[in-house]
Amino acid sequence: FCQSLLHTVLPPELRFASLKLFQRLFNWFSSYCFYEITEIDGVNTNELYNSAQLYLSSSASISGNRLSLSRSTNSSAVTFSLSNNDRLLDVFRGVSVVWEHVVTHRQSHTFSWRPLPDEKRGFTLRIRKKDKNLILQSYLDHIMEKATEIRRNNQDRFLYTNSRGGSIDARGHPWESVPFKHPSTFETLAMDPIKKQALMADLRDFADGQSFYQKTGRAWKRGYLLYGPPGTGKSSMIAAMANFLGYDIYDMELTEVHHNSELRKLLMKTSSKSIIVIEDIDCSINLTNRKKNVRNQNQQQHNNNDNFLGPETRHSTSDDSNGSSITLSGLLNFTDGLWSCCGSEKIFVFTTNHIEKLDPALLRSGRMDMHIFMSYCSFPALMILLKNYLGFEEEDLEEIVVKELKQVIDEAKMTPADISEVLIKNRRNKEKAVGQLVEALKVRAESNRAVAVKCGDVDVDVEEEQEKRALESPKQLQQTCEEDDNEKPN
Ligand SMILES: Nc1ncnc2c1ncn2[C@@H]1O[C@H](COP(=O)(O)OP(=O)(O)OP(=O)(O)O)[C@@H](O)[C@H]1O
Ligand SMILES: [Mg+2]
Repeated sequence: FCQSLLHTVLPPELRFASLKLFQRLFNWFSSYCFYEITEIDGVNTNELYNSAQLYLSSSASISGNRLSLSRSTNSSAVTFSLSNNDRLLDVFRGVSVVWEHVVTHRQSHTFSWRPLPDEKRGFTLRIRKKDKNLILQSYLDHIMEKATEIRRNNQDRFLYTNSRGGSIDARGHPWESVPFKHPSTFETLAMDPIKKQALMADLRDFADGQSFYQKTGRAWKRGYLLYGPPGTGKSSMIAAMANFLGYDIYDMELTEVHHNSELRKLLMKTSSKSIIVIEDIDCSINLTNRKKNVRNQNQQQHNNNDNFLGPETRHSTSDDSNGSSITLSGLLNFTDGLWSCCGSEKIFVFTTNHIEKLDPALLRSGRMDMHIFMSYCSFPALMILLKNYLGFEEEDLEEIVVKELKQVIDEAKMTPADISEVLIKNRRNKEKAVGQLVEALKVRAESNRAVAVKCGDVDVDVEEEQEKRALESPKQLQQTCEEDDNEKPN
């Protein structure tokens, strides 16, 4: 009403000044304070907006009459939120406050260096002036705390991918996400129980290690390299890690990233408590400048290897220095440079089928904290699979069967994926499943023996390399654990 009155009575020059004056007078006499919490604060997303939204959507604090309900594709939970331009009342320490969700259309001629959403969203928090000093700070702290708690309790974690390359969406996110629902856990993961326990302890120490990392001046992050033949459970292990720690997963597709700067941007937009994964690291980047360097300086050592990541690429090349392509140095900066610690509590996981193809720079100690060899199925791992798929413990099997399994399992070199296949196929008849498995293992062992005899040592090179590392691996695991034990505060 005042606005239209001013419009008719005053000339345009005076209108703006009068409106401002009127607002000041209104604020002066009003007994309320108003706080605007906008969704986007300058160029960054406003963490307080997200937390307020989460807080207001928790069913405990819901008391409004009009709420919007949503359930995103694949999600198991219904989310409540305040409808646009609607209000709700909240009470904190006996003080009433009012929240309003304000949504306005952005004017199209607003200048911005990046695309902005069509709508401008924000919350307005109204508190009585007399209550302001009493609760404002503690109320905001309470909201942030509650939001963190809701996030932690919420079992819906996310799997992020950078399939859009380096481009960002209207809200400034370069990652696309889907709810993460992989059922793999450490219980279902078939691997050597000692290695498994060591890894779980390592993860637990990491997650509880805030003060340790703070005290020692280290960035709160950890790197794992998983290697081994296809189907031995590398991806399943990443899922198990995420489920164990309750972290989100960022699955980094390196072929979609064209510049080192894009890599940095992606890292900047990952949240803490997350696992950043680069699968098949040996073949996910084609480094043209790398080849050149390898040829020039490292030919004798590593010829015939197109995807080799040469150590000399750590030195800047012309491509590297202007950031026109992804380089090994970019990747290493990404994992352990200054940028790797933006946010905290991050785990980096690289996987590969061919560890021998990786650059020594990537394998050097301190870069990837733990190297984990995922091997062909061993007897203890087989027992886990039999328990998962058929519900059988070792004592449920006949003695002769156990003996046969023990005899052939190592020689058969079957992956957990192959064995799962046999068990799934016959899972309706458990005895038959075990019988078929023994048969399959025997056949595979036999054919392996025949191939070894026929080819001599020719095609065992790769396996020899893997086995050599398999022997080294437990040692590495143990070493890392011992180091950690030494480092750990009492
Ligand atoms: N160690 C394991 N424990 C339980 N299941 C396994 C294990 N390894 C493989 N599997 C089964 O085999 C399937 C394939 O395994 P997974 O994708 O984890 O292998 P991978 O090592 O990542 O293979 P690749 O190198 O081809 O990516 C999984 O769906 C899982 O069911
Ligand atoms: Mg995999």
